[in-house]
Amino acid sequence: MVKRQFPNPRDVFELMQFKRPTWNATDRRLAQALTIADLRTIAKRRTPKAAFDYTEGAAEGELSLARARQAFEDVEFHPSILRSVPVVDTSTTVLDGPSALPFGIAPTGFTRLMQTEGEIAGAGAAGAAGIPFTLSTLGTTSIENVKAANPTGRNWFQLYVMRRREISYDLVRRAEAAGFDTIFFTVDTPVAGARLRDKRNGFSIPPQLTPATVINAIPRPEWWINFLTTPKLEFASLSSTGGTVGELLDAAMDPTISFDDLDIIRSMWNGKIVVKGVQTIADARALADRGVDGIVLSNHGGRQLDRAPIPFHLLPDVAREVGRDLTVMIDTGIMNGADIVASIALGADFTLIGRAYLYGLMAGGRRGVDRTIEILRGEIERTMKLLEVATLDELGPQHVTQLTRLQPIRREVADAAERAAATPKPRGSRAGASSASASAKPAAAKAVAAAKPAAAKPAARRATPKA
Ligand SMILES: Cc1cc2nc3c(=O)[nH]c(=O)nc-3n(C[C@H](O)[C@H](O)[C@H](O)COP(=O)(O)O)c2cc1C
Repeated sequence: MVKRQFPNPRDVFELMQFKRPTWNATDRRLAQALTIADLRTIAKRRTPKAAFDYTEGAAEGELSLARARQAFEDVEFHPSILRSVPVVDTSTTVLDGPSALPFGIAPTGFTRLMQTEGEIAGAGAAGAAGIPFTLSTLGTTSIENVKAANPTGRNWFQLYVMRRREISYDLVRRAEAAGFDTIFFTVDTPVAGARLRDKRNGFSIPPQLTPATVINAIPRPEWWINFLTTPKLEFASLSSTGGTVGELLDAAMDPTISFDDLDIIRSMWNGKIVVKGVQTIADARALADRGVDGIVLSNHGGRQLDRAPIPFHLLPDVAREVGRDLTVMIDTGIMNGADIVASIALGADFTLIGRAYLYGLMAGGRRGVDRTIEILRGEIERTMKLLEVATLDELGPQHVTQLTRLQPIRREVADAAERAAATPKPRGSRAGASSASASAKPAAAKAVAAAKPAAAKPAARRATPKA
């Protein structure tokens, strides 16, 4: 029998500690977002479909992006215990400059489409948080205005080398004059990927009003008011004459760009140069041998070649191969601070966020980007504390296993090849081979060939310890 009593008014009063209400609707919305996925939900509600899909979408079947995210989800962490870690230090040095966190904002084109504050919000938030901001060649804010929005922080410039080379060279000169310290030379865009969502939505630049867009606009008045009452939405460095971003890219990009173009840009630029969009170990090696300062393992957020290599899977091998020679960065699929911690543990020096930043921007402009950074910072700090590491340098491959759901199936093939090799061949098989065993031979040979890189894998998981 439970003993009951009259409620004590003082106890009841103590329970009624209501929080002071947040009157600003944007702040209230953002405070409720606990993850980047929550910011995405808000962003989707507030942004017209064509703009949201342009941001969120990837190429073709969007497999590259889905796989990249899956690879981050397939991380198993191995925490240490009893290490006494009351505080963690998330700061790092990247390309000879400071960053308060191990990530920066990736270059994104047409950013004011997502929310009218665009790059000004991104650069301002990055500056306030002490992390670098990267402006795209296809940005909607000029190099000089980004500098004004982030006057004391680090600004990086992403370069597309276009058919009309002089346009690109002029941008390099302006970035240098404005004090940007690094150029990101993007190399995964010889032509545009097939962004099918844009085609299906009839999305064009500048955006056109159709009956469907008008209907879609009704529940999203703020976006439209912003769009119609702020300076015209256009590329800051390029002129466009209608069509999708893909069509514009195809018109502007030059599929014949080569290592020679890289050398020309290097000869014009006194700052650091990073090649963005590296997707093989061989290319990483070639770039290290050429003396570039850094690379970004990236498949452009899945927006170019679909079924491209998963950057997070490439990371340990690339870090081992070139980690001592240049700065290794990674992007594509980062949605959580734990993804960033795992990347650093497996040998990345730095990471970039694309959509995570844009979801924040769409959810609440500048304050939304601040919230993105705050969420990721909290996740990084918490993950480090739970792993019991006090600094990023202490993170290492011992903290992470990449689970194998999305690994190449090479290992099984290799096992089959080893078994086949271990089985004694029947006497006289060469002369009297049946058609079945004859056809098995090339298969076994292929399997052995495939087994070679796989055999190096376990060692490859151990990323290069940073000097
Ligand atoms: C809307 C959008 C526009 C982008 N525009 C560019 C660009 O102009 N230049 C570039 O090098 N990368 C561009 N990217 C790729 C990003 O720099 C980055 O590689 C990618 O977003 C990382 O993947 P994540 O979005 O999953 O973080 C763009 C990405 C998005 C989502």
